[in-house]
Amino acid sequence: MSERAWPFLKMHGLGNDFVVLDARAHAIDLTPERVRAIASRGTGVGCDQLVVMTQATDSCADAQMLIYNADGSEVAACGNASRCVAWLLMKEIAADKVVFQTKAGLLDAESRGPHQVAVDMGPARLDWREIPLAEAMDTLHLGITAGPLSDPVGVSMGNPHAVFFVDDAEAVPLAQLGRGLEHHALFPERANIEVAQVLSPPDADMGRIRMRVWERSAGITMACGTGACATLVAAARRGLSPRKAEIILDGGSLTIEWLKDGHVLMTGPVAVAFTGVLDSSLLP
Ligand SMILES: N[C@@H](CCC[C@H](N)C(=O)O)C(=O)O
Repeated sequence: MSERAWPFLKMHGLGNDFVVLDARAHAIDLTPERVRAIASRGTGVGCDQLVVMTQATDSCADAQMLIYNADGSEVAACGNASRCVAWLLMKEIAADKVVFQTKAGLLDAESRGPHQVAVDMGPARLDWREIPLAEAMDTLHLGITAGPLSDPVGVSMGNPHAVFFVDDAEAVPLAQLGRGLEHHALFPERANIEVAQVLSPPDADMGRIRMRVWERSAGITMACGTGACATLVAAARRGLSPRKAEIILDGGSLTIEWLKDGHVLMTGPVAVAFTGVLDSSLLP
């Protein structure tokens, strides 16, 4: 017997989709099994990540966002969900700026149009311990190879990323290579894997980069906001791109800028797909 009906919002950022639950007024009892059941595209609502809004524990924040991958694991950062939650909060308090709390830190966000949001995703972290890697290494050149992929750049955006530069992103068999790279022994917390093809000259005013992603615990998704941030940072570090670029994902484009203070600004769209109420078998 259900004790409480849980309304949800189905949202997405460039096709990277989320079930969003608001647990600010009532605590939610989530287990990895329940997350998996809700995220299941066969028997649940279906999503790449489950996002839960809770009361912030930091008085500077309007709310807190908890993020769970479809396999039930909790993660600290999600760029596309950050825009969605920021948009919800801005609408709710009729403001064009909000601050919200994540496990990766406090994030500032502001409206850039009716369904466009910019989020300061915080600093890109570049030390091997912060990715984290299993051993000391220059994060500009990780010594790993898989099929046609080699020599990625390691970046943490609050979650771990390995960015491989390639001549043709479409030609990479990401579905075959993604899982092995995600679980590579160099990544004790596993990693999100990006393949990136730089389309613009390095001296362009603004770069253009085609990027595909294999997300940790979710597989290939239509877009990954933190992956887009990591890709721009990796490309700029390698001298392949200016510090601002359009990152073209399967689901559309994000504008990413690596600011002089080390923070990464992500701007892109937000969409509400539908609303519903969780079946009591999914969240008893
Ligand atoms: N879709 C995300 C990232 C979600 C978390 C990621 N799969 C991880 O495990 O780190 C985004 O838009 O950033």
